[in-house]
Amino acid sequence: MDVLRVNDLTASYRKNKVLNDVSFNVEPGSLTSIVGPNGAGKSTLLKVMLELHPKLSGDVSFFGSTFNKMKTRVGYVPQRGSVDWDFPTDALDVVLMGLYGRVGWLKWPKREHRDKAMESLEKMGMADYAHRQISQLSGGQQQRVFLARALVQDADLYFMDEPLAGVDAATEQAIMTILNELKMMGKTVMVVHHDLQTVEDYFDHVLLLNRTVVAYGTTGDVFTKDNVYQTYGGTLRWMMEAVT
Ligand SMILES: Nc1ncnc2c1ncn2[C@@H]1O[C@H](COP(=O)(O)OP(=O)(O)OP(=O)(O)O)[C@@H](O)[C@H]1O
Repeated sequence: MDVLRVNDLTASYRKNKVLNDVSFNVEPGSLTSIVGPNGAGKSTLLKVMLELHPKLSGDVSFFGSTFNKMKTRVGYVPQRGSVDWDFPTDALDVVLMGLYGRVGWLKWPKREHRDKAMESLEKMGMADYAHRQISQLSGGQQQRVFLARALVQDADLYFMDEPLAGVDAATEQAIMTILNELKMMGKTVMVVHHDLQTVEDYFDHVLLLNRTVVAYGTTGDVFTKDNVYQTYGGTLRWMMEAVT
């Protein structure tokens, strides 16, 4: 069963081509890290797949169909920095937003929805902060709330943009526990990730991206020194040689 198939995807910001003939076919039930240097197009790839930014050409199919038809089965955790945290709302409401696909936008959430949202906050160790304004949460706590929202959404395919960036070791472990639980439930998860040191420990698949796909496959097969050098170009080789 196809979960996500990307074919010759090309996208740009004005004349600046950012994604060039990107193709890959995600393994169902995999936990994939999307890895590449700053400006490689990782966030753009997520946005184009989710139709938040237009493509120039190519195809993306979700569960053998279009994004529009399958969007309730797709969850997205955006980059923390891209969100307006001053928006006056509390943690519980942010989690409830994850249910709107099911609840329907104009319907008031029912008790069972609130219970589900609370359960999810509890799982992320955030139940005590349910009624705290999101602007008054630390970065790591905001990230936990985002994960709680992804959990209630009960999607089959998740995209997460740097959920581990800038969080402490405890939050990192809490997030990895959830990602592994999602995987054990048979969900497919793709995570933009910057820490090359943890790729092998945390992820079973890796997509090496630098404007185009350098390699996609199991971490064991694909996360090789040569492929990583090729993805990061001379900079990484120079840095690694400088420190060793
Ligand atoms: N809204 C935008 N308008 C114009 N150019 C953009 C926009 N967003 C991104 N870009 C450019 O597109 C390229 C890819 O950016 P993108 O954010 O997708 O990279 P990334 O791999 O996620 O980078 P990072 O690791 O730094 O988050 C960069 O050169 C960036 O400057």
